[in-house]
Amino acid sequence: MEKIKGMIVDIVFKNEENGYTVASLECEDNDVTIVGCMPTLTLGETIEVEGKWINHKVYGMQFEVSSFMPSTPSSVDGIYVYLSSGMIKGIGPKMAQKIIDKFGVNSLDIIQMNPEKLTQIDGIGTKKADQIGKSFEENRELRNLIINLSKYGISPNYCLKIYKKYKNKSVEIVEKNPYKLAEDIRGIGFKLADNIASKMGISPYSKDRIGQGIIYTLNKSLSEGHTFLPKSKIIKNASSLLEIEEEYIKDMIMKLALEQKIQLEKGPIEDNVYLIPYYISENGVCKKLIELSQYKFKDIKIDIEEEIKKIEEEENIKLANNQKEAVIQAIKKGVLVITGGPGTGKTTTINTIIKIFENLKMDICLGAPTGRAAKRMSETTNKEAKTIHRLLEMGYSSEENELVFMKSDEDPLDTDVLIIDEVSMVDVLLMYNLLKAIKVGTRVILVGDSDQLPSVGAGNVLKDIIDSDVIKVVKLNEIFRQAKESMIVVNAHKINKGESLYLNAKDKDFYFIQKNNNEDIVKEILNLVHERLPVYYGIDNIKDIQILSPMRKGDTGVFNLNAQLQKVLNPKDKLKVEESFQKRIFRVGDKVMQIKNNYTKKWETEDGLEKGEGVYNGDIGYIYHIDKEEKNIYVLFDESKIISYDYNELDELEHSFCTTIHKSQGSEFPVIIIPITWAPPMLLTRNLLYTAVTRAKKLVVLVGDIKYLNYMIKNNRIYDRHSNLKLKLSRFIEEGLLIE
Ligand SMILES: Nc1ncnc2c1ncn2[C@@H]1O[C@H](COP(=O)(O)OP(=O)(O)OP(=O)(O)O)[C@@H](O)[C@H]1O
Repeated sequence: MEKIKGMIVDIVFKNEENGYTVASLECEDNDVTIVGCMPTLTLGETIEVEGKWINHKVYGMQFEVSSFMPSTPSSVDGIYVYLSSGMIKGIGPKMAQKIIDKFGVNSLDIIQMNPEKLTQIDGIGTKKADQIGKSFEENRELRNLIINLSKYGISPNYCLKIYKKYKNKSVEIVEKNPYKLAEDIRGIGFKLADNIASKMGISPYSKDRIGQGIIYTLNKSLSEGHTFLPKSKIIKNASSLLEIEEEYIKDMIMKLALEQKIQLEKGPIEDNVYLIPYYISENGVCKKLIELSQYKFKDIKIDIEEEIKKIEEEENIKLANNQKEAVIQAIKKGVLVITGGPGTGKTTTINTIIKIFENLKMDICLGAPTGRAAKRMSETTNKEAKTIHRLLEMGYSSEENELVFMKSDEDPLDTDVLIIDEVSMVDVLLMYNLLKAIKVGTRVILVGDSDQLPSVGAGNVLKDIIDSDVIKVVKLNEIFRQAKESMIVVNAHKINKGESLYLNAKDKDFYFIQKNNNEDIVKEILNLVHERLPVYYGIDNIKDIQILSPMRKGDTGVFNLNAQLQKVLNPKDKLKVEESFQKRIFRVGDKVMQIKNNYTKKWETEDGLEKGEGVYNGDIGYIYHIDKEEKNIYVLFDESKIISYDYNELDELEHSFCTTIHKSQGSEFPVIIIPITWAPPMLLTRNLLYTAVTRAKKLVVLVGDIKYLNYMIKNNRIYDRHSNLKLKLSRFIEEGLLIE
């Protein structure tokens, strides 16, 4: 092995995935081509490399690097190249020159040790100096991390994600338990984590590996909506994942249960295996619903019928019988579920209930699972509605930085009545946290449409409650005359009943355009969005039209449609700044969506007068400004809130000219366009179509092949979720434990 030292003067090639790099190293007497895995190389840095000379057939003599040790550049030239390379946030070529003019060879020491001194330079304030210092430090840590982890085959891209998650604890966490990566880092699945573990020398039969495989299998089943897995299923799944015999899995399940890492529960045929929080939540939801619903209220001294009549006169409506029934039960019962499809009068019923309780001088609190649903509830009730997270006063625990709710059994919500809308979106964990924070004696009214897609998270809460027959449910099933005018409402109900739809009626709001292949479907959608709909309806083609696709991949999937839609709706323009990131281009004016909840992300209005935090999964915004030097993308949400995303945070954003139907849950848009074509049968379902269609307020256009539309309407296969809430609730009846 030989060692050579020099400064990087050119990077000829770099593979971002595996870090393979070809670079030119300026040594004392001549320039040398070096090749090898050096993912962190930057122009201007001085490095010492160890390796051997090889004679390449085409490129001649090269130095093949087996290890390298970077040292920060020491000459003024080297420092300039390094600082101006764009590696450090806030420093571009001009600023690099200014820093060097001022601090010369000490520039990097100043940035590292005394960044506050940078304020002596024109154009650098305290905030910017601090940011440059931090960025330099992060850069250094990240480079060390990449060097440390590349030996396990972890690509620089993943190192960046790992660093973002664990910061300076990255190496420690990865080396202690590489399987954690599969849980925490997007894009790293169990297989990749397992590969890393094997490079670290962890045996296929090691206790850690088998345990992690089982936990991973359970975690994965949560994302499919299950709150548990039957034991035989988890044994089979984990054994095939780990490629080891089933006995090892069985033994480990027992061990994990004894260590209280998982919970076994006796089922009628076999044990069910839960992750602990889900076991606690499922039982907790059941117990608390029973307690709340069994509470005996003192008689309220009003004539309910009379009160309803008064409100009917004030509002000039006549409630249908089951709307009245809902109002009466809301007063009598501790828990009431009101369910019904679009246009069946849920909102009108909620408003009547609110009025009655207000007349009784009772406190009422309104909530919904997402920001958008809460906003809509505020608009339709004229009363403040909060997200469930805000109702529960969400915060972070100081040590673990984990989400915690301030409101709970020890400090419950202080209200007489709580009404929650869009309950179909509430998963078992959130429902448990919500119910925990409600004191017995509060009236709880849960409103939702059980035919919508179930919650993204685990459980089938609303449907299980309804099907259990334990909690009072009022189903609204009459479509009111006004709502019947809308083919969107009428067809939504037809979809639900599996009937053929009314299509293309003149001057109505529900159209189908037959196209026989994907290419034509895409062309038609682009044409509709770009030309026909804006001209005919006078609408804004980016803001008012939402394309919804059942899938992400394929010609008519979200990825391709977004790329095509960007070309027509927000094309390349000299006046619009843009930035490319691997396969994506972000451009000022693009419609984007936040794709995970980020409770701490700060926002402020343009004038800086209002500030706050939180941006949520499914929120749609528009790129407002891109700052290439600062490496930030600014997105405008809700027409006023501006949020800045560091380039490193862009995995939280996706283009959203087109989104998946799943992501559209709980939102409404004036115009919806849906491509209808072949997809795996599990995606072509009735409730997916129903959810998509009911997102539209003014117009639905379906583009595609009628045979797949009919297939979707008929495909009522609900992919069952393993959830025991219904069974657990029904047991209270079977065992005669309920008082009528
Ligand atoms: N009892 C009633 N008599 C006449 N019209 C009614 C009655 N109840 C509701 N409506 C009307 O029916 C339409 C739908 O009612 P509402 O908005 O309450 O239903 P919804 O179930 O909340 O609908 P969506 O889910 O689509 O928002 C409204 O125009 C409303 O004014």
